Amino acid sequence: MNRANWKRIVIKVGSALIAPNQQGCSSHYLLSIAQFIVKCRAEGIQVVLVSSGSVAAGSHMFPDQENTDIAVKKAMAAAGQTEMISTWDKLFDFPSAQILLTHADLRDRERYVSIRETLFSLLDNQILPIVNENDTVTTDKLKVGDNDNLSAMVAAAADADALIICSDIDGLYDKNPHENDDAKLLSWVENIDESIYAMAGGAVKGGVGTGGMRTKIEAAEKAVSHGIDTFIINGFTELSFNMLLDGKNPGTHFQAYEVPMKENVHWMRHTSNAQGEVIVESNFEASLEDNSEELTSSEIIDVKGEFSVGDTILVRKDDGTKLVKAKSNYSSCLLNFIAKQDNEEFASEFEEKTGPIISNQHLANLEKE
Ligand SMILES: Nc1ncnc2c1ncn2[C@@H]1O[C@H](COP(=O)(O)OP(=O)(O)O)[C@@H](O)[C@H]1O
Ligand SMILES: N[C@@H](CCC(=O)OP(=O)(O)O)C(=O)O
Repeated sequence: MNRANWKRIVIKVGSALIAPNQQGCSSHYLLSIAQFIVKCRAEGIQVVLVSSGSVAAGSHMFPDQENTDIAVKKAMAAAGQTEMISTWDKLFDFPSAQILLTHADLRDRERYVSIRETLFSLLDNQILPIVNENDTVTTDKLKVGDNDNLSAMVAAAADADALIICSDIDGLYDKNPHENDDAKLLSWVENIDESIYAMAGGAVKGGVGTGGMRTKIEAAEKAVSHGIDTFIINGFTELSFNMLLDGKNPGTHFQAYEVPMKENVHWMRHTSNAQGEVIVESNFEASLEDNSEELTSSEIIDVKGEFSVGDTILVRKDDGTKLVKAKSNYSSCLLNFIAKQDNEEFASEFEEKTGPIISNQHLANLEKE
């Protein structure tokens, strides 16, 4: 690992570190993480913290522990967030700022740019941003759902050099070590493929974590393609942080792409959600191969879902093959109208005047990664 290049890092802290007794908030394990943050900042490295634990922190305030209704969990998150933030804040002698996000914020390009600007402004003023998902307002459609993926999206938004995921285990093992005594720790992952995902199991049943190793690998995949070196480390032990400070890898290191994706293409591929689909003839695939990436209405077979100008759409073939995610310059309504025109001359004149259906500056080729 090349720690000398770190200018900005994101540290993600899992619930088990905040609530080692499954509920409430303890500074016991947070102390060595806070010291690590202080030492990084003293070296001029900017730090963003993504902290889980609001649900676990708030759960003791709800005596009916049997009721784990989603509304009760949201209330636990709202109540626990204050306690969690104040526990962190007490560990630092510099100011911190709370940022609560949902996927709906991150997948909206304008809000995403605003999040980036806020992060940069806080960091430029030596304030520590502490990010969590805004669990109170999320629904299935709006949420990221786990803070591993959230931390990768934040690391991309912050243009971080490294993402450090602090968990309750030493890193990624070749199988779940809680179920297999012979599981072996992987210290280095160069390529994230299906064989890596196959190693991952879920979170401990009845524990406070969400997602287990699978969401950490998803996070690593998002981060490394943005050029962000990603580490899963054991946050229970101070040794992990001392090793990182010494430039050593204490857990699993996922190697960053040497040539990262362009920022807007990465956002399109890994953060934005397709609001609708456009089903196209196979010949559009050929234009992807020769990099012209021009989509004309005569190639459109069907338009699915409702989307507005500027929304992200998925372009796929009739057989289901996903080709590109792209920003649509047409609403679904207009695209439906133009694609159903029998008069091809009218359609092509219309497109000529109105401009291309998708912008190739805002396009992520799903085949070519
Ligand atoms: N292949 C694996 N290697 C390591 N841990 C694994 C693996 N598969 C499943 N796990 C589980 O993932 C857990 C960590 O994820 P999680 O409980 O979500 O923690 P966190 O709160 O840190 O996000 C581990 O404690 C372990 O039980
Ligand atoms: N937003 C939730 C955290 C969800 C989550 O991903 O938890 P974890 O797997 O412990 O990182 C909370 O604050 O409790």
